[in-house]
Amino acid sequence: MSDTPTNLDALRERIDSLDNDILRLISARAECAKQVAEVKTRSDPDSVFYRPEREAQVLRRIMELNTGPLDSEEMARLFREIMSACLALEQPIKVAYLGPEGTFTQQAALKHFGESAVSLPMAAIDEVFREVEAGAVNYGVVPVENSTEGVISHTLDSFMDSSIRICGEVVLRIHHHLLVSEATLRDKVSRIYSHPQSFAQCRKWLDAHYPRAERVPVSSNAEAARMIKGEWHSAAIAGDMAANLYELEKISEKIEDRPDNSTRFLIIGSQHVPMSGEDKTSVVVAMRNQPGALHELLEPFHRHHIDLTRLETRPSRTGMWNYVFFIDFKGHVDEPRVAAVLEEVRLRAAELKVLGSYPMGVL
Ligand SMILES: O=C(O)C(=O)C[C@]1(C(=O)O)C=C[C@@H](O)C=C1
Repeated sequence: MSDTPTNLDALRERIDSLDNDILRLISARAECAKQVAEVKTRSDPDSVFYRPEREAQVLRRIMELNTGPLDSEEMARLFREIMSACLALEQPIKVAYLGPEGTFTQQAALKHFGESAVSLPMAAIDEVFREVEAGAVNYGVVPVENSTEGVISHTLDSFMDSSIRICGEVVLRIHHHLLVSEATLRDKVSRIYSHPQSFAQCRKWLDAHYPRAERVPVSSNAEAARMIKGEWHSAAIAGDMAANLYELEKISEKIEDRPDNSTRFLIIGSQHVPMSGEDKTSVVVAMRNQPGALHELLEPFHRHHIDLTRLETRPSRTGMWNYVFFIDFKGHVDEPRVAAVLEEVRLRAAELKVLGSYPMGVL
């Protein structure tokens, strides 16, 4: 087909007509969501509107049905936004995240809840926990582990003294860029700002390209991006959101040492999330300090063929030589075999706390 004006006009007419259909269908869907809200409120005035298990099922179904030409993740992202707008019609939700604005955690919050959620930056991980606990926001988003640098212990420790539950997870590919402002003299960069985790994730690249530049650790990548405004000899390592927010230019893109560098974030809240079909559970267990304790703890999981996805040890804050284990595994507490394992573990452990069962990250 040649790109003649007639063909272009005809195709655009077809696009207009398809857009009419899409518009009508999205509106009908939004009407439906409003009715869902009425049903929920009628059945329980304190009902929660956000349903992570249902959202995961909607997105998974779309990805399965999709036959292209858009790829399934792209299609799911579009539906993510439609659902986000539908939920905002039911009840606008507020989400606290580890700020400041422009951090990867904000990007994770947007990826999970879509653009219609109101997201509020907090200065520290404990503040995110506190805001959720106090009911000032509906949910919180905090980083929990990075594929290159490992666990974010502050987040794990925050669960120890909190009644907060995990309602979801989101995994984000982390791409770091070397950013400069309009004031920077590019061949005179002698100082680079970033978060310590980002320095660690780009160590080899920095050693090869800027071995002599001073590396200045700051509290977040977004803060690093803010710092270089007006400093002619400085650059920052940060992601796309910070680059856009502070209108910085990328002089080198994707400088992370490992191409699969990704961070897992948790969605924290107070609700029990029903099964979605593909779920994970997180627990924290304190074992008595005796030989073979770890084996005793893990043996029931092995016997019931439960797939562990993560095991993390943290010193307990109550005794000098006691440790607690954070365990993630596939399955949901409402499944009989998971309930059976947890019952066995409860008998063997000094303490067991279920942090939550939640849908495995879809996007
Ligand atoms: O199914 C529901 O419970 C809805 O509220 C509808 C809907 C959707 O748009 O599909 C919206 C928000 C919920 O988080 C889940 C799904």
